[in-house]
Amino acid sequence: MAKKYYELTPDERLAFLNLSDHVNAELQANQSDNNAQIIENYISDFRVPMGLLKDIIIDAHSVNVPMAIEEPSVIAAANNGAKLLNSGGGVVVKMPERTAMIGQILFHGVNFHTLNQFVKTHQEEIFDIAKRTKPSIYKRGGGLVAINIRQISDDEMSVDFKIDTKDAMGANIVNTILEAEASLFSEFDKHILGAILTNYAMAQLVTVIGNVTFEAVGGREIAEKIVALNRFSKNDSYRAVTENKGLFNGIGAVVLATGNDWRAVEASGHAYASQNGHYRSLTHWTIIDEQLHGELTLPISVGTVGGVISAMNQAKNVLDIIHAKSADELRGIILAVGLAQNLAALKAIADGGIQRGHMRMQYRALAVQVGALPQEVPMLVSKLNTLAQVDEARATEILMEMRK
Ligand SMILES: CC(C)(COP(=O)([O-])OP(=O)([O-])OC[C@H]1O[C@@H](n2cnc3c(N)ncnc32)[C@H](O)[C@@H]1OP(=O)([O-])[O-])[C@@H](O)C(=O)NCCC(=O)NCCSC(=O)C[C@@](C)(O)CC(=O)[O-]
Ligand SMILES: NC(=O)C1=CN([C@@H]2O[C@H](COP(=O)(O)OP(=O)(O)OC[C@H]3O[C@@H](n4cnc5c(N)ncnc54)[C@H](O)[C@@H]3O)[C@@H](O)[C@H]2O)C=CC1
Repeated sequence: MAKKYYELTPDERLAFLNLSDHVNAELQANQSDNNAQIIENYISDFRVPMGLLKDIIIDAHSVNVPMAIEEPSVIAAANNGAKLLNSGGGVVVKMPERTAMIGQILFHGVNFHTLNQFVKTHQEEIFDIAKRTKPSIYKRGGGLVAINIRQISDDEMSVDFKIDTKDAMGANIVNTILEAEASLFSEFDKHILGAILTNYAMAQLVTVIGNVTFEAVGGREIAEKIVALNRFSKNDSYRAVTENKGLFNGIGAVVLATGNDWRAVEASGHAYASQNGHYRSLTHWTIIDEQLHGELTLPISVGTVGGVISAMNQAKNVLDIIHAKSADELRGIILAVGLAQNLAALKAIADGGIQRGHMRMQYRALAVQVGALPQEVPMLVSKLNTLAQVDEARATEILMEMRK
């Protein structure tokens, strides 16, 4: 019997696609035996460039942070923002004493008081089941911390389990515990819709704070414009989405480089941005004591172990560079990069426009796109920098002139 597609080797899967020899060879050159084990129907690795945010001061320590991202100018901007924040003493991190993931057992067609009573009278069993299901997390000082019932509508309830997953992101840990807990609620069987973690990481709300002198951003006028731009994003969702996209340029790049689940981080962040029923920017910039003062609070669940982190050397190498000793430390670092990223973008917009800095960096990618060889890129970029209008056709034209 013919093998199913997922039973084939990566090379056999590629053969199905009838690719040109050149494309086939490139995909094969980017294969990794390790990564072939991690996802399904694996054909090749998709490489994303990784660069470094060199030195951001976080809680009085200088940290180097690798960032994996395809977009030019993001890493330059992160370095720029970090330099500005460092000039004010760096970023300070604040977080709850004990961070935790939340898991839900979802009920419908049930009375709040009946369910509440059940949970109250079964506390001991509930904690016992968690302990028996995941002893490894208890060994590390984690485990079930609290249970809470939320009434969602007249007949919809969520029993929320707050679980400390220590240095793991914890999705699997939480789901395993929840599914075991669900069996205790067997008398409500026909009312249970499912048992699953929530990615809304409200028990992992982390805040970062930084101050920047007026001088560092180019004067009081620019600082005031940064504050006004940020206030605009509190009132206008169109602008808020763009500002948050810029924030996630930094956050997403570190989350990806550390092998963490960026969909979880983004979903949680965007939900928090609309917690008052109106989507707004996540950072908050004000002027305090004659300085620009920035704050960012975000519910963020990431890990330094577990998931695929421990199975992917790329991620382990990045965590080695960052030197994060715990998932909590990593949370602070990721948010600090976000704050720096946001500051650089707002400063660029307030001070002459985003295109000046962004396009200078984008020209390198444009040069590659029009076929420039690595040794031709610097000259082509410097020629493009002198032009008022640049597009693909103009870049190609100049490259051809250079080659004459
Ligand atoms: C692009 C810059 C940094 C130029 O910045 P600049 O001030 O024109 O140039 P500079 O040469 O004076 O550089 C200032 C600092 O930037 C860093 N820097 C400068 N060049 C490099 C480089 N090659 N590699 C690494 N780091 C670099 C570096 O820290 C440097 O300090 P130095 O070390 O020289 O003392 C600035 O204009 C900037 O920060 N722009 C923001 C760019 C940005 O946010 N890009 C993301 C794409 S746009 C977007 O997606 C989101 C957005 C913007 O729409 C969000 C929003 O609307 O809020
Ligand atoms: N909705 C979502 O976000 C979902 C995400 N996932 C995926 O789940 C994965 C993450 O699940 P996890 O439970 O984190 O991974 P996991 O299943 O690998 O669990 C973590 C493991 O690490 C061990 N460990 C070693 N040292 C530890 C320490 N210091 N602290 C804590 N644990 C330690 C634990 O005992 C545990 O066995 C990610 O790949 C994520 O993408 C899975 C389901 C749903």
